[in-house]
Amino acid sequence: MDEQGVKVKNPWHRPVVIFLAAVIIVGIIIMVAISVVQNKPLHQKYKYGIVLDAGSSHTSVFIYEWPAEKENNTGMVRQKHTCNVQGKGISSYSANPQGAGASLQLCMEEAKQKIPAHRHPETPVYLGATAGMRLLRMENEEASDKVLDSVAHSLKSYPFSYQGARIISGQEEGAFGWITVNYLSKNLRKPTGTLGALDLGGASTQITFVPQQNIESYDNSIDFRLYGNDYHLYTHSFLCYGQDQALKLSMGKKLESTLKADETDPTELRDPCFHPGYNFTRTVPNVFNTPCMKEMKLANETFFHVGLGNWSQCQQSIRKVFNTINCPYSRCSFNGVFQPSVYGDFGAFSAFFFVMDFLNLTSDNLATTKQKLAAYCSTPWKKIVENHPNIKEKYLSEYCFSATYILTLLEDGYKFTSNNWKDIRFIKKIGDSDAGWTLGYMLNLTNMIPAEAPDTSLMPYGGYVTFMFLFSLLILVLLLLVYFYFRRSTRTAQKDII
Ligand SMILES: Nc1ncnc2c1ncn2[C@@H]1O[C@H](COP(=O)(O)OP(=O)(O)O)[C@@H](O)[C@H]1O
Ligand SMILES: [Ca+2]
Repeated sequence: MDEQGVKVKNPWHRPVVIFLAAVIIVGIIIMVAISVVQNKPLHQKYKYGIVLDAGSSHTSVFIYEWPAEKENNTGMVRQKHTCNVQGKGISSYSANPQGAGASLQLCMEEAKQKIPAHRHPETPVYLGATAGMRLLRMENEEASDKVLDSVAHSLKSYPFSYQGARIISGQEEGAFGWITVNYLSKNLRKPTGTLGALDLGGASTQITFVPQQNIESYDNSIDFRLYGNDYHLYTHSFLCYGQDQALKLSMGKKLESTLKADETDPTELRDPCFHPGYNFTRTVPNVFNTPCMKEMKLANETFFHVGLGNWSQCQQSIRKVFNTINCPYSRCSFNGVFQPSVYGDFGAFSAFFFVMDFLNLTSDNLATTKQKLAAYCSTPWKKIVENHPNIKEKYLSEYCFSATYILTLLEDGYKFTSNNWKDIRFIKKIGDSDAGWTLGYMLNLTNMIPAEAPDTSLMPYGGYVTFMFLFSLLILVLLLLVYFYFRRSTRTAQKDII
């Protein structure tokens, strides 16, 4: 054989091999490019924010954290830690304002431990006071200013970035509660519906939702643009209609009517909202020490608060604190306040949750809820105490009243019915974070919810992983094909040589 006459075919010159090689190279370039875009922030660094919720009954400190590079992405902020300040709310320090600031010390020291020291100077700290301080400001503005000065002075002594201590308005409290629950439920960047917010405190209560009807009163309307979507919210805060103030309103009315019936000062207040066998000596000023009611002068300083345990009579007595006669609009909730029909699902948190959860009433229909509550209210006080030895007696004695108040507020006040009762979800947390106004307040003040939608990752994480896996598989298959093709070509060539 003439060796020179044999030509060994170079497999690299075949068009199919050139094509395969090109596909592999392009594939590798695409994979590298996607990895770079997807994993831009390789090291997760966290930032922190602190909000103090100075409520009428107590103060809580919330610490939030979020990945530094993703602060404008919805759902990235989570609650890292909470601390309950010992003692009562800051409005109870009106006679001793210094005590208000001092009461925050333990929780603020805890915040120093929980947040890495190098982040302290850039960590914002905000204090928002709610209805307890609104009432104190109505009663005695100088005292409320002193209490705020005292907490401000205390907060400035920590290494964080102090951003202010103020009384927030009822509209802010409602709107920020709505932002919190919708941020945590990840409703804000989707076209799906939003969740209404129901917050029950000790001194005020808020209702906030996106209505279907026109909002007839300017005071009840709030507009937001979040992540490129416009929201038109209805909100109202009822001062004096938190559960503690509502109890005072209701007892005040009962004292008044007993006085009218007897014409002598009542020595006994027979109360259907408390358990049979409950008997507690109370002072008259303790009922009327609130700007929510006109003071009633009684000669007797004390009276016996005696329980009857009758749910339907209790509801009758509670209805008297809602004025449903005058309504200057097409429709009202109560006290002449405009309210469109409730619409959509609602998250009911704070005392709505504490009370309904304690009584196991969070998942029944309205009729069953009423039956169960009637049975609970008629249970003798002695038995209630025996069954719950570890619950604070003040809370325990008031659950019958509070739950009856909640049902009356929701049904007679806000006009929920047995049909849409199931749309109310009694919630404490969503994920790791408490439902309440504090998270929404911080998101707003740190500009963490932009009006327009921010840039997103190229694709969601799940999609990214699947894409990378399938692409790698494809490249592997191509490589194998090339390999076998090579082997065959080389063998054929060798055979040709032989
Ligand atoms: N475990 C509990 N059981 C019942 N009620 C509770 C519990 N924990 C807190 N509360 C009540 O929740 C309410 C919280 O209100 P708060 O935020 O202090 O007032 P406001 O929001 O009106 O300023 C208070 O009435 C408090 O007594
Ligand atoms: Ca509150």
